[in-house]
Amino acid sequence: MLLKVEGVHKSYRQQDWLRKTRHQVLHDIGFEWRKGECLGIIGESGSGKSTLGRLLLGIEKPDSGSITFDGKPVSDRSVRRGAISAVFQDYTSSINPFFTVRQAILEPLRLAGKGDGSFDIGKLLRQVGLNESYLPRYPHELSGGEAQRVCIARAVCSEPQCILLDEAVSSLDGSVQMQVLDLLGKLRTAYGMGYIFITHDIQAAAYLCDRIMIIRGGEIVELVDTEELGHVQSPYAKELLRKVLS
Ligand SMILES: Nc1ncnc2c1ncn2[C@@H]1O[C@H](COP(=O)(O)OP(=O)(O)OP(=O)(O)O)[C@@H](O)[C@H]1O
Repeated sequence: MLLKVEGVHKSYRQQDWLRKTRHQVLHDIGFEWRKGECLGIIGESGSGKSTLGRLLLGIEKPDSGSITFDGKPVSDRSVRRGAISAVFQDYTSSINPFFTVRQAILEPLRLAGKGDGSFDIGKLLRQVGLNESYLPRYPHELSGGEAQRVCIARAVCSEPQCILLDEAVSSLDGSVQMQVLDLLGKLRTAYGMGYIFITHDIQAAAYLCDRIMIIRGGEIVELVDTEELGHVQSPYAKELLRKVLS
């Protein structure tokens, strides 16, 4: 499977004193995500990472350009179903507060046509470092790290080809962040899926990803294999790395 992004532009309307103008957020974005790979998308706050994520998920449409899975547009819900799922930073609002962990996981399973009870939810919970005792709990009875693991379990259970993680580990504290990164690495091996890992944290991206894309002001400034990160060409990417490594 291939996710292909070609010539994507995205702008939003903005009210500027008396005039209505458009704020160009993404400019001529083009890249490919290959089946099974983990692609990191990094950039500073406001660079357009989450906007790109929403376009990849088909939640929003580009002004121009195309985003396709195996040649079919992601804006078509049936193309996305079972192919791509997402985990966001704000895990507290990602889970319905009135749903137990069991209900939260059953919901995407039903949508994927696997809600007949044959799916082993206990095994999935153990794979994300939880266990059956969490099934009757509500979100407010979970720590941040536990809630994010439930979100990851929800994303994994429909066995998508690709999981898009938008700042999914950023708000977790240091050691929990590492545990979740390790967990994502293990799940990738267990389920053979790939990730698109959106973050401002270049170290977390380098830890998990095969390739790294750096975006700035809505433009791709680098797209390199992680091993090549030390040899980036653009002055901006060099400066970004210098700041992180110093
Ligand atoms: N729905 C929207 N309407 C208007 N402007 C928007 C909208 N969504 C995003 N923007 C603008 O687009 C730009 C990029 O935002 P985006 O959230 O994609 O950046 P980001 O790189 O994900 O930043 P952060 O790391 O802070 O989340 C910002 O200037 C933002 O204000």
